[in-house]
Amino acid sequence: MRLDIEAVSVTLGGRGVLDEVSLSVPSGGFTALVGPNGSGKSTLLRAVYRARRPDAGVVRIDGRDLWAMPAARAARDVGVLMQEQHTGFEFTVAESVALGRTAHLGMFDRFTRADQDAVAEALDRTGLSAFAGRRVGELSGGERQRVLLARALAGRPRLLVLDEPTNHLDIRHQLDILELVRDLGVTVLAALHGLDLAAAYADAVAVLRAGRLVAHGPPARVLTPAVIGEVYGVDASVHDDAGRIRFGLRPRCVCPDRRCHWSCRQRRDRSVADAR
Ligand SMILES: Nc1ncnc2c1ncn2[C@@H]1O[C@H](COP(=O)(O)OP(=O)(O)OP(=O)(O)O)[C@@H](O)[C@H]1O
Repeated sequence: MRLDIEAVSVTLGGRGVLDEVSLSVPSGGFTALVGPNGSGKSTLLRAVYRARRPDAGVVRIDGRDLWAMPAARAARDVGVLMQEQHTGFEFTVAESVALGRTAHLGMFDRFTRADQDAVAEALDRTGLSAFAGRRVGELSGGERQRVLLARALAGRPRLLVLDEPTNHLDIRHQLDILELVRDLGVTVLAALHGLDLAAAYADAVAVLRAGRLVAHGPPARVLTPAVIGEVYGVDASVHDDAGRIRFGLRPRCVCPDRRCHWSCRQRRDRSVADAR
């Protein structure tokens, strides 16, 4: 399923948060959305999973205006893992994941064999089959994050929208989740903070800064020292480690007149040099 975001603008609390952002993800593509805190990543994702209608612009899936179609129709096609989403502490894992089938059920429909199969498959893919009968409230933060992903997968979406899917996960599970998502073959738009994860798993990276798209393209072309330095205010170096992109990052000194703040790395480096 192809996603086209066309000149989307959003104003929140009287302030422009997204400014004419245009971005396409081809069918089966995996685009990572990166950018500093507050740059508008979650707001853009909300426009795609129909939580916040854009003030201007259009979001299309396979050419159709997402906000013009019935909500249930959109929910069947678009799976979502949001930040700080409720898992339903009192539910069992299987019950919580089964909520991902809601968009497929009519008001009086019963849960069918096909629904059960979709839930079982989602539990299996996320390594949660053995947890099916446990209460969500008893799980760790990382396990709950996997429940949310399983719920999104249970709907068998054609487009997956993920807001920080690796939150709370240890490094092993971060890799597992992104590998799983990449191998699903569905279209993915995921906000990620880890540039190394974005470079390793996405086939395109979109960089937001203060609500504007400032770079978009293959990771190696977009995640350059110049772009990272400019967008995050850090000194960045980029290394090719046997085909994997690795980043060296350190805060850039932006203190006025070299009167550095106590936490500034350059100040510490200078005092070490002075002491020699
Ligand atoms: N309901 C709201 N009212 C006013 N401002 C809002 C509202 N929601 C978000 N914002 C502001 O919009 C900006 C973008 O927020 P958003 O959550 O999209 O950023 P983000 O890039 O996802 O950030 P983070 O990396 O910290 O999750 C922020 O400055 C935020 O304070």
